[in-house]
This record gives sequence, C-alpha cells and structure tokens, in this order.
Amino acid sequence: MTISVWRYSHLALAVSSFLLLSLAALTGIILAFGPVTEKMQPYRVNNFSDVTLAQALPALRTRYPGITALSVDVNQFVQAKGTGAGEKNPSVYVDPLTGKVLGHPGEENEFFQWVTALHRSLFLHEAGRFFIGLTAFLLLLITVSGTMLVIQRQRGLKRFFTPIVRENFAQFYHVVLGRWSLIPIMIIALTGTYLSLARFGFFDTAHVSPKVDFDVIQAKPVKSPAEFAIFKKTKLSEVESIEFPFSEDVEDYYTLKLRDREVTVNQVTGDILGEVKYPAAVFYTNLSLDLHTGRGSSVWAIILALASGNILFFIYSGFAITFKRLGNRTRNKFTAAESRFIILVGSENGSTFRFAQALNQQLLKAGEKSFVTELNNYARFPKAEHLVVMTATYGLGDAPTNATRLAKLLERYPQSQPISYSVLGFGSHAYPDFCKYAFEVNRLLSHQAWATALTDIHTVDDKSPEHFGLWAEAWSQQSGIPVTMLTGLDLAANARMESLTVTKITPAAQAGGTFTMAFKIGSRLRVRSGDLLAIYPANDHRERLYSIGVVGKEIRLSVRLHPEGLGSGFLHGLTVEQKIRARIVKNEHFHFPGGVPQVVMISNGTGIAPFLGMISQNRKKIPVQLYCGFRQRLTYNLYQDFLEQSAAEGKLAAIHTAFSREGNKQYVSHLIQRDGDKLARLFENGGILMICGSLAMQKDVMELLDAICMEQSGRGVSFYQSRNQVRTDCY
Ligand SMILES: Cc1cc2nc3c(=O)[nH]c(=O)nc-3n(C[C@H](O)[C@H](O)[C@H](O)COP(=O)(O)O)c2cc1C
Repeated sequence: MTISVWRYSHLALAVSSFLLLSLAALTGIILAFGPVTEKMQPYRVNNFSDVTLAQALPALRTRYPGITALSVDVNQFVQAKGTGAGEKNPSVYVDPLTGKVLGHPGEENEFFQWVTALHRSLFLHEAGRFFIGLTAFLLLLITVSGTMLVIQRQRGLKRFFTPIVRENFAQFYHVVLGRWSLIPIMIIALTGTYLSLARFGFFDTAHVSPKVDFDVIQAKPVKSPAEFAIFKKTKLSEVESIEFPFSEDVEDYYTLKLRDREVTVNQVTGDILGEVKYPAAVFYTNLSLDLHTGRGSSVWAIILALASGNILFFIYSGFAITFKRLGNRTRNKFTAAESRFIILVGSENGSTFRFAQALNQQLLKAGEKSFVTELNNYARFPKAEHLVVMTATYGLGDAPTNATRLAKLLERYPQSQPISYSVLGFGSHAYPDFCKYAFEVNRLLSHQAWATALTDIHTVDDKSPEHFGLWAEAWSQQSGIPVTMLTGLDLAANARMESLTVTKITPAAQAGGTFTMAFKIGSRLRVRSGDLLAIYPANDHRERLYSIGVVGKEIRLSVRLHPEGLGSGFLHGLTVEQKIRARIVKNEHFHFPGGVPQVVMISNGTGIAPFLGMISQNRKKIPVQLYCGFRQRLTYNLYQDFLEQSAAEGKLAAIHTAFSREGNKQYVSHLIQRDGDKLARLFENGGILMICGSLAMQKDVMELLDAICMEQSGRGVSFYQSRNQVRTDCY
C-alpha cells in the first residue's frame, strides 16, 4: 500500500475525531490522577500479596463477630462491612491480619465524578457513550495508520526505532513521541473500544451463582476456618468480595467472589459446595478497566496521563504539519495551456513548492508566463518551451504522493512540440537513496522524443539554498532567462567576492581551441577541486561558471575559447599578474571522494580541469582511472606531462584517451563501451564514477552504462546514482 493511503486515512481519521479526542484526552489526564492519589492512602498492608484467607478470615471474625462481608478493591485495600467491636461505622478499612481499623471510606471526590461522567458519556447518557466509544475506535485506527506511516518512513519494522531526520519541530516530535507512546495509546484505544462494546452488551458478562444442594450438606468433620483447604490456598489478592455466613447454621455458607469464579464454602467442614467460572468476557472487561483507567497501578496511571498528553500534542503537531503542507501550495496567474514555462513539483511536505515558487516569481517578474503544479497534474502543455521538474524523494527512493502517476502520464500525453527540460532533485544524504526519484524522472524524460535536456540533473541536499542557487545559475545560463534574485534564497547578492591574481595563461591555438590558466590562492581562500569559479565578465548580473582544479597553491581552469564568448573571451584577454573579482561556488557533491576503493573519472574537453586537481590531491593513492576525450591530441598535450607525472607518482592508475578528430576518431563513449564490464564491477565494489564535460557526452555515457549495468546486475544506473556512486558536473 502506498504512503498516501495511510497518510490520507491518518489525516481523515484525525480530522473527524479531533474534538472528541481532545476532550477525552484532557479528561483522561485528569482522571489518571485518581488512581495516583488513591494509591497514596495508607490502607494497604505490607505483604498483602502473601495473605491467605486462612490467615485473614478467622482474625476478622474474632475482631468483628458481626461481620457480614469483606471486599478487596483494586488498590488492595480491605474493607470490612457489618458491625464490630465498638465500631459504629458499618464499613471500615482494616488490616486483614489483625483486624485493626486503618481508616474509613470517604465520599467520592465530586470533581472526579464530574470528569468521569464527561469522559464516559459527555453527560449525554447512552448517546454520549456511543460517541465516546466511536472516538476510541477512531483512535485505534489512527494508531494503526500512524504505525504504518512510521514503518514506511523507517523502511521496515526492524528499523522502527532508528533515529529519524529532523525536518522541523512538529514533524520530528510527532514521529518521535508517536513511536514512544504507540503502545500505551494503542492500549487506551483498544480497551476503550472494548469497554464501550461491553457496555452495549456485545459480550456476555452475565454469570450465575453456584447452586447449593442443601440435601448433601455435611456437618462433620468440624474444622476451624484456618484449616479449610480452600482458605489455605486462596490469597486475599485473588478476592473481590466475600459474604460471610448469616448465622452459625450449617446451611449458611461462605460465598467467595474471586477474580475469575464464584465459590461457596461450607462454614463447618470447609467443603466446596459449588463453583462457577465467570465467562471470559468478565476477565477481559476487568483487564480492560485496569488498563484503561490505571486503577491498579499508579505507574501505569502516570504512563496513561503522559500518553493522553501526547495525544493532545499529536493533534496540535498533526495540524501544524498539515497547514504547513497546504500553505506551501501555489496559486497560478496563468493557465497551464497558455504558459511557456511549466514547473512540475513532487513534494510530500510542501517545502519543494517554496523553491518552485521562487523560480515562478522570477519568471513572472521577467514578464514570462509560467505555471506551477504537481507532477501528478502532468498533461499536454501546448505552449510550453521549458519544463522544470523539482521533486523530492521518499520511502525507498520512491515518488512523493503527488508524483506517483508521472510515468503513466508521460506515456498518455506526449507533447506535440519540442520542450527543454531540467530536473532538480530535492533529498537528503541522510537517506541511502539520495534523490533517487529525481534521477528516475530524469531518466523518464530523457526517453521522451519531444524532450531535450537543458541542464544536467542537479540535486539539493537538505533544502540547501546554495545547491538550489547552483542549479538556478546553470539553468539561467542555458535558458537565457536571468534568475537572479531568488527571494530569500539568493546567495549571489550576499556572496563574498575574491580578488584573484592570474599566475599563468597559455594562449589558445585558435578559436574553438582550449587554453589553460591559473590563479594564485590566497591563504584565506577555501577552495577545492570540483568547486566552481563564478566570474562577472561584464561587471553586471551575468555570471559565468568554470570548474576548478586545485593544484598546489593554484586554481587551474581549462577554458574553451568560444567565438564571441563572453566569459572565455574575457579570460583569454587576461594577462599574468592581472586581478579579477570572482567568487567561489562550493560544489560539495563533486569533490574527490575519500575512503572509497576505486574512482573512475570521465571527461571530455575542458571537463578535465577538476580532475587534474583531484588527481594531484590523491595522496592516499586511491586507484583512479581517467577516461578523457579531446578533439585533437594537441589539446591533450596541455595535460600530458602532468598526467604522466601523476601516474609515475602512483596518483593515477591508468589514462585512457580518445580523439574525435584524429587517428581512429573515437569518442570517450567508445572507451566506455570497450570497458563496460570493468565499470559495472566498479559499482558493485562500491567505487565512484565522476563525469565532467558536455551534457551530450554525459547522456551517451549514461545510456551506455544503464544498458551495461542492467545486463550485468539487473539494476539501472539510476540505482547507483541514488547511492551517490555517480557524480556529475556537466554543462
Ligand atoms: C520519511 C522521509 C523519507 C525520505 N526519504 C528520502 C530518500 O529516500 N531519499 C532522499 O534523497 N531524501 C529523502 N527524504 C528527504 C526529502 O526528500 C527532503 O527533505 C525533501 O527536501 C522534502 O521535500 P518536501 O518538503 O517538498 O516533501 C525523506 C524525507 C522523509 C521525511
């Protein structure tokens, strides 16, 4: 069953019962103090559990010759009824071994009586009892649906109590306290339901007293009650009440009402005259009363009070979660049919909508027609040119509730015009299947004839505005739509600019050729290979990003000189010692992974830049295989010395090169095809694959790998992507 069924049931049940549930929980907390205060009265004797009837009854009869009855309540207070030596009050708490008076039963507290009536029947008699019974049953269903949600969230029963990720106060404590109070609440709900059903006569609790055959009553042998076998083996703790013989006539007898049966006993011989077991329903009703009210144990009563308090908290936190979810949904200015930009959102808890809205606002401000909706509302978008998918991942790398139908809808509604798409995954590295569903969406879209990837898939870990900013920059560059001031998420405006000095620059052989350059790293600058360098060539909002390789104390860039290229032209025009203003964009997901058995790097063209830095950084000599493609050997020559030197130092295990415009004209994907088995094994052994370069190369490589992995292990490449074994930074 999907998470949504349980979630909707949980919510619907809670909404339909929260008023009565709040009342029952509140009164339940107050009533729990009844057993606690009662237990504090000094009427229970020590060693009560060991006292037998053979010890207690003779003592009480001697002390109270006129005793007619005795009762033992749930607090194990013994009450003698009748008239006794000098006692005016017909009912007293006594010490069953000595007969000493311990106190007198008082009037029941009026406030507790009032609250009890409210708790049981809302002062509405049978109708009120019915509604309270129904509320208990709904609580039972809420508990079951809540348990299923926790099991799904935790990915199985075995992991029920493993730590959970804290998203916000209400969500975190709703789950944490829910897990701890699950059993008491389940018991409250189950026993409440049972008691209501019992009250309405669903169970047979009637019992008959044993019949006594007076013709066979013996008057011999005469024994003292202390010698009666039944009295010797019956403990006071098993007794509810005892009726004493009315006179000394042999035909008058003891009636013992025990917890599970009624027994009549000859007062002269101690013979059992009759015995009737109660129906099982009596036992269950008593047990339910004990468990529901906490009347037998003050510790349990306190647990019940805490659990009832938690029910109140769940009502508050449940609504807080729901309102937050609803609050994040969006209203559109334009219709889906007229919009050029369609933003599709997969979200369970609503936070992804915030990011979608930030983009939406930007597009609207720029005068564009944009439409935001859930992934499950995917349809034909006749005017769309851009599709942006922002989706979270849940469960075992599954789709959020509002994104479950995408695969079917994509089949049903092929778009009739070409559309560029970009996928942004929201997830958390706290879960093993990081952004898996986003990778799945990316894969699905890549198979649509009408769809062209505008950017590489990006991921946002723990709602990081920084990660979102990275995607926004990439998307903005590709779409040509400036996405600058993302409300509340904009980092660029506040970013710290660095002043960087050029230390080296190699001229490009021709337009379209590659050049390399280096900048000095100041002592305060924190930068790692794989991070990005953002430059502002025209000193305006236009930003250009380059992958950084850190070698020694230098930032190294590899840049392809585009004719008319704003960024590449600007960089190419720099000279040694010249300074530029730039900022470092952290790109954590593309840093060199430590502590892994093996790394494979795949690049084409200038995508080699971050890998140069990573290789130089590989002091632990993790086996690194580099697959790099270039147009001409001439470009490779820029890096050859460095790579061969690294190989000689053990920092690079193998170099595989492909040249697309020379010799046997190979692309890097040909090398991947050749070494497919090796790469599939890399994944199985926990190795990491890193890809940097063009999106087209990435697409080819990923398709190849998908087919190879499917064949070798039965799992598509998205499986390894979601385990963070495939890291890409393509453009
Ligand atoms: C129960 C639960 C399961 C999750 N499972 C995953 C997961 O498998 N993979 C992942 O990357 N993130 C997972 N996440 C993190 C969410 O996808 C992430 O926090 C996302 O930003 C939430 O977006 P939303 O508020 O729009 O639903 C999970 C979060 C929760 C609460």
